[in-house]
Amino acid sequence: MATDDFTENTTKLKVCGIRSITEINELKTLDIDYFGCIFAESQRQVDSELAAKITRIAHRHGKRTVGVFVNAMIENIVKIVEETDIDIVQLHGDESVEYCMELTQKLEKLYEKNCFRKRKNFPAKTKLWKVFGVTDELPNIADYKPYIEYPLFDAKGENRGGNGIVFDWDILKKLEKHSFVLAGGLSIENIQKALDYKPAILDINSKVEVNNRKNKKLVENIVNLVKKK
Ligand SMILES: O=C(O)c1ccccc1NCC(=O)[C@H](O)[C@H](O)COP(=O)(O)O
Repeated sequence: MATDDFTENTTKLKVCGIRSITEINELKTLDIDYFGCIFAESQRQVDSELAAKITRIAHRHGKRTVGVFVNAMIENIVKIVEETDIDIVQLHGDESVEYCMELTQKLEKLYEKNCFRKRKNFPAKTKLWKVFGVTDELPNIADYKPYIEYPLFDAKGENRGGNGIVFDWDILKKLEKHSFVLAGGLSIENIQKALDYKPAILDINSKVEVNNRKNKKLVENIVNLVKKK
């Protein structure tokens, strides 16, 4: 799956784990490119009804949404994509290459069925991001490449995601510029350094929360650094 025309030679920003209409309404006008909705088991989990509402608001403001899944049944993912209109499926579990191939085929069929519902300004095809939990070594991702838009490197921790910890970013030096998503413990303290590794997208989450909700000021500080405002 090729990277689409939305991708430029700059780093974009994703805010993951949006779990309320209040949060999306607070953040929708900031220069954020992607909002993540977590369907996997998590304190940030949302159902498809809420994710559909979040996605409608995000789309109205020219942003995309990313659905986060962990080892979900392929049929469930396809159903949720159809119900919510999310733009990207983030696979945050142990999904195999064969799983990604099957999911790609099923999403292609869904696209053929629904292609009349073109999203304004966005390519209608759903993309896949595959997450690799890492510490100090890059996995071999070659076989995944035909099926994914981006690999997402997140710090391996106690939980599947949202651990708030970083990995050894020097392993990213071997990668092509703007060819991956970087996640894991990103905060105002380390976001400038993260930018030096030239990720396509920086994915922020727990470090911009106060009382278990996204904090507009903390997010805005990061937006200003990433988008050089
Ligand atoms: O954040 C969660 O609660 C979560 C739970 C289960 C699977 C994935 C999850 N998060 C996915 C993300 O993309 C996070 O942004 C990523 O793990 C980084 O989180 P953090 O270390 O808190 O910045």
